[in-house]
Amino acid sequence: MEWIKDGNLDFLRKRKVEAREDAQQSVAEIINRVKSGGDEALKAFTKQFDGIALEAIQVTEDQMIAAAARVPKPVLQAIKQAARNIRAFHEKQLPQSWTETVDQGVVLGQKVTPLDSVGVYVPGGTACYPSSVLMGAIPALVAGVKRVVLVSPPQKNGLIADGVLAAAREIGIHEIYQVGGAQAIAALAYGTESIRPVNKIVGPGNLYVMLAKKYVFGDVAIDSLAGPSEIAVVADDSANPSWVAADLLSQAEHDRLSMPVLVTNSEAFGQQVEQEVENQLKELPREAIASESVHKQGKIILTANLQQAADVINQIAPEHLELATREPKEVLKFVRNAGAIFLGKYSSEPVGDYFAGPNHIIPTNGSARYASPLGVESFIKRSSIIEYSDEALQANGQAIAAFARFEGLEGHARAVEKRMKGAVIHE
Ligand SMILES: NC(=O)c1ccc[n+]([C@@H]2O[C@H](COP(=O)([O-])OP(=O)(O)OC[C@H]3O[C@@H](n4cnc5c(N)ncnc54)[C@H](O)[C@@H]3O)[C@@H](O)[C@H]2O)c1
Ligand SMILES: N[C@H](CO)Cc1c[nH]c[nH+]1
Ligand SMILES: [Zn+2]
Repeated sequence: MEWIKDGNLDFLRKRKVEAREDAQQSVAEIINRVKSGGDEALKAFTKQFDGIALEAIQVTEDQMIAAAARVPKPVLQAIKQAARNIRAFHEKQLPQSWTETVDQGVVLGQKVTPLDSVGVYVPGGTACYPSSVLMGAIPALVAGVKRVVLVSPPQKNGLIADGVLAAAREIGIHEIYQVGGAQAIAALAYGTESIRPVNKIVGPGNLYVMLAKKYVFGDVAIDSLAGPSEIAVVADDSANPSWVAADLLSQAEHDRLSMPVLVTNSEAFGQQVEQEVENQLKELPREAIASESVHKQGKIILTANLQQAADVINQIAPEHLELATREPKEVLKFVRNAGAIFLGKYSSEPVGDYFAGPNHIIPTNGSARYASPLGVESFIKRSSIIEYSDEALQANGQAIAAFARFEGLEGHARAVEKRMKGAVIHE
């Protein structure tokens, strides 16, 4: 891991997605080819990137039932429990429609409506993510979205991973297409012969998926830029170096582009963690991926104190932040930019990835400065309600007309004045 002792955070500029020009170019080409070539292009890219010659793009009900039957019982139980926790957490987020009489004859409010259709991307390039099925689709279902579509790349056996199909079945999702990468995002945005377009695309993925979502944004809505996973741990010398190293590796193993960062006020502690990371790396089945992440993106940032550590965190705006210090809540007071914050030494990051209830689809690449984890609000829109009585219009019409005329919009002024009784004042 690279040590930073002088507070220089230049590495943050280099990791920006804009710096990945080659990937941006191939994503643009893929999207445009799917736009013009439809299903044939989808099949060609699935052959090229996933090595699978697809016969059918949509997964059948029989395939789902067979897949669920192959998933071990304890895993199905874990999926069910996680689904309950995730639903319970997200039900608390559901915004309500409301109207209120705010003045005599003036009723204002907002009407909350779920989106008509959404596409959930479930990653599946180098690992399988049943947990992302739950995290992507449950908030949409809680919001009341009628059409929830899933896309995910096929695995080596030619079908989407069993666990992904089992999780989908568990929560009642039945429209599933076995395509991944930028080509799947293009299909959801623009449609093909097999896939009808959706209003919004959500879900995490690798660099190609993230760039594809960015590319189609505007033609379709997206949630956030939830790309290669990141973790930052703020720890003092009260933390357990072996546990901290394991948590850093938990995110490093997602992707070669994942970023594990330790921010500490103790150089000796940092050295212990660094050593532990190297030791534990050798034991990881996904060593090759994790090792590239650790050695290319991994950082140990030394700060004078924990308040300064929080300042560093606010600049990184990590997807996940663990506060493994004596008084985590004291550090929390200074944290403003982080997607999900784990407090105390037992709140290991994977608790949130799978189980606790809050969403694991979280902005990365610094976008936690302005974006939030996926939630029920990601799947609803608000319409404003305005109702003026005759009396309210008579009382306020003159002010509205004066405002409109000041903007040079005579038509607006007249629309209001037509309804007004008595003298109309033109200036
Ligand atoms: N931020 C979050 O909330 C969050 C949550 C879960 C997972 N993740 C991230 O999701 C990602 C999963 O990645 P993955 O690769 O396993 O699965 P993935 O499904 O995201 O990507 C696989 C697809 O990438 C495309 N691809 C691969 N190489 C390509 C190339 N050279 N050119 C064009 N397209 C190419 C292929 O179409 C392939 O099907 C990881 O980065 C992980 O960290 C993020
Ligand atoms: N850590 C990922 C989000 O960056 C989510 C995940 C799913 N499965 C395991 N981890
Ligand atoms: Zn994870």
